[in-house]
Amino acid sequence: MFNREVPLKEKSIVFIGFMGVGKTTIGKLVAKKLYRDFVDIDEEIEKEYQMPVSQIFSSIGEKAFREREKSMIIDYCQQKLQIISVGGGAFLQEEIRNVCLSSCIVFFLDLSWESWKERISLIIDSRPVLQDRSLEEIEELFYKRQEIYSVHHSKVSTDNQEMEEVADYIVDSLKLAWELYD
Ligand SMILES: Nc1ncnc2c1ncn2[C@@H]1O[C@H](COP(=O)(O)OP(=O)(O)OP(=O)(O)O)[C@@H](O)[C@H]1O
Ligand SMILES: O=C(O)C1=C[C@@H](O)[C@@H](O)[C@H](O)C1
Ligand SMILES: [Mg+2]
Repeated sequence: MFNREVPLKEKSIVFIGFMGVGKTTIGKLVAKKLYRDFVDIDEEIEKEYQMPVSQIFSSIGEKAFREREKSMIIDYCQQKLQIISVGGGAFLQEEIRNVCLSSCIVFFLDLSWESWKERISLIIDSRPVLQDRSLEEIEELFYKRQEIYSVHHSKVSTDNQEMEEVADYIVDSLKLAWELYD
């Protein structure tokens, strides 16, 4: 599954996980610590359409958003040295899973439901997938989505961890892997 034609050190890094686990915030920190470019796919699509994701969903629809999400991720995964945070639903698409897993290093940011629940107020208004769902329905979605995140190269548990701590752990584990395998 791992394409070894590109040295590990040059491979782009992809962050996956449920909405609100910290892909954007931690991805930015890791990029800063490694002096690399950072790209957040949701933010790039928002820039392109000049509107927030929730408005993209209501105006052009989720299907069109998913198509753009796929083409953009494929483009970025073909580049080296990128730090890429994808949207929480990106791994629903098999083609995205395949391209990320074959050409990049995929980190799954894991957070328990109990911890996630405490963060809901920070994200509920800006995530269209969470709108009009009861807490029970969101919990069901949370557990259902764990299956798509189960394919990854490395899992990082973020429960009770400060963002800086998580980012430092990721950078240390990457440096170790580069030393061991390149
Ligand atoms: N380790 C952490 N501890 C406390 N708060 C955190 C942590 N990581 C992220 N947060 C906070 O949780 C919120 C959601 O984080 P973020 O936007 O990075 O999630 P995301 O995974 O990118 O979500 P989405 O998939 O919806 O884009 C932010 O307000 C962020 O500051
Ligand atoms: O989990 C999801 O389906 C989504 C997560 C966000 O990052 C955005 O990509 C969008 O709100 C959809
Ligand atoms: Mg994000």
